[in-house]
Amino acid sequence: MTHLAEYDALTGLLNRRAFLQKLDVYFKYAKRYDKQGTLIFIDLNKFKLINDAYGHSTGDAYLKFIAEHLVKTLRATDMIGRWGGDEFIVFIHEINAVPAQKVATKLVNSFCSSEIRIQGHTFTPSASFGLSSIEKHIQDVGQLIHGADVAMYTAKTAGTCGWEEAARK
Ligand SMILES: Nc1nc2c(ncn2[C@@H]2O[C@H](COP(=O)(O)OP(=O)(O)OP(=O)(O)O)[C@@H](O)[C@H]2O)c(=O)[nH]1
Repeated sequence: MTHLAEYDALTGLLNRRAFLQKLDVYFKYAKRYDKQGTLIFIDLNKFKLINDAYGHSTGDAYLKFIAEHLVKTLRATDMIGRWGGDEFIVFIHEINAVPAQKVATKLVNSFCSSEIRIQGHTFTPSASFGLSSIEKHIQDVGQLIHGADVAMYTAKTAGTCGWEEAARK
């Protein structure tokens, strides 16, 4: 029962609700004990075209592949969730904005340079990444998520597979 309540049925990642609960606990801990952490918001680029061209089952398989890729590429200590639809969310403990950029670059490189085959079709995955780190001026989880979301949209307007980070103070 707990498993079903916490995990996304398609990808096996944490669902949005469970991710938010865990993030909220860690955020409070980080604020109290002056710890670091970075949130990464990920939105696939032009995913709708995959569904439209190859069908929902290929779209589902693609989403599963992305989830597995995130799990393989990141560390077991990182928190990975499906935000909904073609959006994913990652939280990395104990890093600030500068090393987080390296993680984002690693994700971008591993996503965008590979050709994958799903159900007989070849794809080059593409996604937009938005980063937001716990800093003094970030007072709650909502602000952290908002920063990552805005940064992700900035990345998306570039129209390529890439990352942007929230404004730092
Ligand atoms: N196969 C499948 N498709 C889904 C699922 N959840 C959402 N979608 C589809 O994901 C698509 C998301 O479309 P958009 O939000 O326009 O995203 P996009 O095509 O990546 O567009 P950009 O983000 O602007 O590049 C929609 O067609 C949804 O129907 C799912 O669980 N499985």
